[in-house]
Amino acid sequence: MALLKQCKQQVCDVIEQESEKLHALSQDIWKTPELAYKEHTAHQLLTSFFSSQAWEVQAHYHLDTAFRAQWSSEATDCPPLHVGFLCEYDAMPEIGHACGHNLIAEVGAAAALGLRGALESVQPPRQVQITVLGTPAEEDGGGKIDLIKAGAFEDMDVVLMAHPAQGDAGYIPDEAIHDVTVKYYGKASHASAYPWEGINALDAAILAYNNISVLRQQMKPTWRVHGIIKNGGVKPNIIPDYTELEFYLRAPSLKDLADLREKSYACFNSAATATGCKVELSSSTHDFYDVLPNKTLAKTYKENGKQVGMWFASEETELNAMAGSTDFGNVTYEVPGLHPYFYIGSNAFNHTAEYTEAAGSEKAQYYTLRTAKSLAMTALDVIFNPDLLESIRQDWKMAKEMEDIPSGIDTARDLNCRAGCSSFHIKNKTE
Ligand SMILES: NCCC[C@H](NC(=O)CCN)C(=O)O
Repeated sequence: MALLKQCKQQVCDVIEQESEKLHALSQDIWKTPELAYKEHTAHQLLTSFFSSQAWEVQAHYHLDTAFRAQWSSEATDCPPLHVGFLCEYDAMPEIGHACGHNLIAEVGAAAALGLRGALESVQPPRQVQITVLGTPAEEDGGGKIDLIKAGAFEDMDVVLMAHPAQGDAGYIPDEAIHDVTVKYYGKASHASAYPWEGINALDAAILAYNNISVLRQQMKPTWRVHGIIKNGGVKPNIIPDYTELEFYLRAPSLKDLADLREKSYACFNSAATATGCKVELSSSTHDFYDVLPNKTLAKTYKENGKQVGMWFASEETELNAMAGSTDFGNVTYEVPGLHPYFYIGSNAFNHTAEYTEAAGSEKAQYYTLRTAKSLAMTALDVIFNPDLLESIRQDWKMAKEMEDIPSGIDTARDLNCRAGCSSFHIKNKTE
């Protein structure tokens, strides 16, 4: 295992050598925040970066702003092992890179460079193919789901990425999500002279919002429903003939999400019945699945993370934390995957202007690069230890089987991880 140790050192050295270029890459992405499927500048920056590093790049890979960069070590008698690293790079409306996806892109790029550098310095035990996928539209749409449908993950053995947060964690149970747009159609009328001639679409919107609030008492603690009114009418003296809401429904499993969806749709539909409005429910984006856990991958990542100075809360704390949702969940149903969270040197919370600032700060660099080191070192463990890969595959099979157990029967996951989840925030020990 001296060779593995040497490779891990090489990962760290290569990432340090490339640190200035990597920092410039994430800075340039951060300075030009772009929304889902429109990340043209980030796409250009990343594809140029990989081309300049002598990777084989497919620039518009199934989607305009997706890409695939590939490198392979020399062939051996064994079948190759295929490792995927993912880069996200979409931003949020108005507040820029408030979820730090510029740093996700940097982690993916740094880990890929580090792993390649390490494998080039030795004769690896088997052929290794590294693929970096540029995956647009995580915040809205689900670019990874488009890429799954195009077969992008079909021959991968493991897929790795990491997401900025408030602390380091090997696995946090990201939830399945369904987004729904609710449109109410009423009838306009003079609000003072002939209100009885109108059908009030705003009343329907308010009832829908309140119906959901009433439902909340009967929701499981892990369920989340939150929404906004996108159109609430045009003038107080016109009975609103049209309103529009957008809601996100989230639950820790696909089964629960189906239950929540049925209950929520009843809330939206009954508001239409009560007011005499017509209602239209639609979903413009793919449902994101929950992120399947992989104990072996998470444990290996945490062991490597500790080597580069990370601190992790207990597994129980991690499992009881709450995060958001990600289209990486769908990836974990296709191939064993790891989606750890990482500290970026700030107490700010994701989706705030303060987090945008933190994601562009010099301070975030140290934490971002150590995350990349830990991901690449995890890939090395998989490459050098065939038993580890077998255990990763077993974990993956088991997690998928558990998902299929009908609701009503408590699965081990329900018993272990889901009760009383309350906090997104895993604190870093240094805070
Ligand atoms: N419509 C999808 C929303 C995804 C969004 N993702 C994040 O915040 C990234 C952290 N997992 C979310 O609201 O969860």
